[in-house]
Amino acid sequence: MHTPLTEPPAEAGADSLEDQKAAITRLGHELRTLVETTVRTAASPDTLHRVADGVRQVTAQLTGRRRARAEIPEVDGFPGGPRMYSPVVGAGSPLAPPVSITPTDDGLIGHCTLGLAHEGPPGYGHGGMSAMLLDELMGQACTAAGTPGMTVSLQMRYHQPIPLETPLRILGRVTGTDNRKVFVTGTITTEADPSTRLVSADGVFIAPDPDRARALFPGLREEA
Ligand SMILES: CCCCCCCC/C=C\CCCCCCCC(=O)SCCNC(=O)CCNC(=O)[C@H](O)C(C)(C)COP(=O)(O)OP(=O)(O)OC[C@H]1O[C@@H](n2cnc3c(N)ncnc32)[C@H](O)[C@@H]1OP(=O)(O)O
Repeated sequence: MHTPLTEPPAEAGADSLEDQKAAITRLGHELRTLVETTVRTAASPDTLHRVADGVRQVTAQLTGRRRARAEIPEVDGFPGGPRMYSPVVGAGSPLAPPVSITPTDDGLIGHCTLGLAHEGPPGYGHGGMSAMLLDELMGQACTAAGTPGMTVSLQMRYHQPIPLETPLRILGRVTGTDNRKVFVTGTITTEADPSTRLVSADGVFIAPDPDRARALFPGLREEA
């Protein structure tokens, strides 16, 4: 896009932030394809060694400044917005399915499909992945309800295994609050059969008090 020289810097910044997010998303997609292909391939040791050399060369191209541990990158919407590098929803994360989330009448709904990279028992999702999916949806449901909090308890119930390569639906809903405590439930079903719970969870989330939040997240922007 052609940007006139007279355009205010803030808008130019917004443009480049969108460019940055688009590039991060594209690389994330390619990396997820690499990860899934890697865990499925039956390639020979020679091929695997050659690919490992190639990946090492690719990694070496990601030079420049590295972010510090607690730094919140400009592309990151923490605490209320999209998290580019979240291992659950991050479009830029090679670890994320990634889950796409939209609001419902009384909570949030997430959609994703797990691949062989997320396998626990052969053909089914890892139980820790289910916990991760629910923790995220339930945590984001707290934020969406206006009471952002951190998980202090997550009670998981595994009713049936989660099939891989099958569109899934994840629900998160706040059921009550008590001072800084937020009570939340969540379920995972398939898209095809949303009335059969495969996994369900009850959680307690706690909003850290403001001093604690500043100490935990020193990179938190003033307006958050
Ligand atoms: C303005 C910015 C705010 C930002 C905060 C929002 C962050 C949202 C993040 C991201 C977006 C959403 C996406 C993320 C989704 C994934 C969420 C995660 O994975 S979070 C990582 C895993 N969780 C931890 O690492 C927590 C570790 N725990 C702690 O750091 C502390 O426990 C903390 C700060 C959460 C609370 O500490 P205290 O000292 O403020 O709270 P005390 O005083 O101990 O407890 C308050 C009340 O809660 C009860 N409580 C404590 N633990 C409980 C438990 N396990 N079950 C039930 N109640 C419990 C206590 O009995 C107390 O109750 P009584 O007020 O006395 O009635």
